[in-house]
Amino acid sequence: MKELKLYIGIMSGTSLDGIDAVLMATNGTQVELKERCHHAFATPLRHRLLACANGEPLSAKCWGELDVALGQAYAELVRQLLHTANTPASEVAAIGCHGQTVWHQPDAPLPFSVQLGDGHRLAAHTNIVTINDFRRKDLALGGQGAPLVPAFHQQVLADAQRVRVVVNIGGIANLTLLDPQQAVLGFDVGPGNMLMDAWCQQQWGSPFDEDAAFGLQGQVNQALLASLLAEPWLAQAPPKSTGRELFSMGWLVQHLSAQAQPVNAFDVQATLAEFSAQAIAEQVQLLTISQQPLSPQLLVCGGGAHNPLLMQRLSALLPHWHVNTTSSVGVDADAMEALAFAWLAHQTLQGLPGNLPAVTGASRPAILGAIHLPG
Ligand SMILES: Nc1ncnc2c1ncn2[C@@H]1O[C@H](COP(=O)(O)OP(=O)(O)OP(=O)(O)O)[C@@H](O)[C@H]1O
Ligand SMILES: CC(=O)N[C@H]1[C@@H]2OC[C@@H](O2)[C@@H](O)[C@@H]1O[C@H](C)C(=O)O
Repeated sequence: MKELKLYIGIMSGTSLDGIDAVLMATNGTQVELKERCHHAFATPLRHRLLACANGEPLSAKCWGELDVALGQAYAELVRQLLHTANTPASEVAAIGCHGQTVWHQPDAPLPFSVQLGDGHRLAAHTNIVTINDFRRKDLALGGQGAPLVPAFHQQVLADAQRVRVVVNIGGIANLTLLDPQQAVLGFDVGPGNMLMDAWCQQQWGSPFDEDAAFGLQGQVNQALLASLLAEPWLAQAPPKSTGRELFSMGWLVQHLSAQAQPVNAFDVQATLAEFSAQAIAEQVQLLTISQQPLSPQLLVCGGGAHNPLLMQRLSALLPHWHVNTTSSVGVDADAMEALAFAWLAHQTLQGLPGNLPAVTGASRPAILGAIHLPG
């Protein structure tokens, strides 16, 4: 058995809610979560990131400042994590930092994906080898650069006796098919919480619909739901990935404006939850899966696992699947993505690939990321 080493994973995702960090031990095969912490973005930083991710014009000055502000916030959270875990930085082999996606256009004539958060600063301020910029090698090889977590899902959740689908419901939802009889599949499904969050913020000034308090007061509007589900991107075949560039508030407003009758705000909230649940369920039903001794499981992770309306609707829409969270099978649903980037850092330091070409569409497996040495 290879020795386990400590790694830190940092994730700040498309919800723009804040930063998740984990301390974990791994040898590539075994993964043990040691500590985790979360830092909510301060409102001004969140607003600047939202403006950037919504495509508002941004000066190079502002861009550079955001990069540094994020690098500082990541370094501060690493200090807090190590303090809580009572672990010196010298014991940590590396940090895997996703960074903050501010623009992702994998299908454009000049495809790119930008994650901000100064890796040099993170390495220098923590004194730990830091790996970031995980997506651009895959893009350079013709891939989407996303999703990257399916390889990690395979590592920690594949089961020889049953089919499992892991669904991460963050800002965007993505799924991974783990079927003992076939290669891993994975792709982005569409909005997870992103539109629900945006609507909730606009209507009630809350960053998200906590415990579906607003959505549960509304009724699904079938005409609006049909209009949302008709988005052509949803029916596109993988490899595919998406983000705020498509599923923006502007996109939602277009659909609302096209309705014959105005839709009440609570009903919009309920319809957006139903939209996310149906878009996921539809893709799960389209998967070709093998017969296994144990029945298939749908394992949810990401913040959407805390939304009771989403979880109820997924169970109802997928009656032949056992719907639960990844925490129920031993992988903390709130830590999954940060764990994945800690594991990806380990892959990179070992000279092992991090991407799955069958998922991202890249021409080959590749060692991902840019390595920043602290010295
Ligand atoms: N109690 C709750 N009730 C409803 N929704 C919740 C609850 N807790 C978290 N969420 C949702 O989860 C979101 C955060 O999810 P998560 O941290 O997985 O996103 P992310 O990492 O930014 O996304 P991505 O996977 O797209 O990168 C919040 O914005 C909110 O919409
Ligand atoms: C470009 C980008 O940041 N994409 C995120 C986003 O959030 C969920 C989904 O869209 C996924 O494709 C990806 O994140 C995870 C960590 C991934 O790469 O697997």
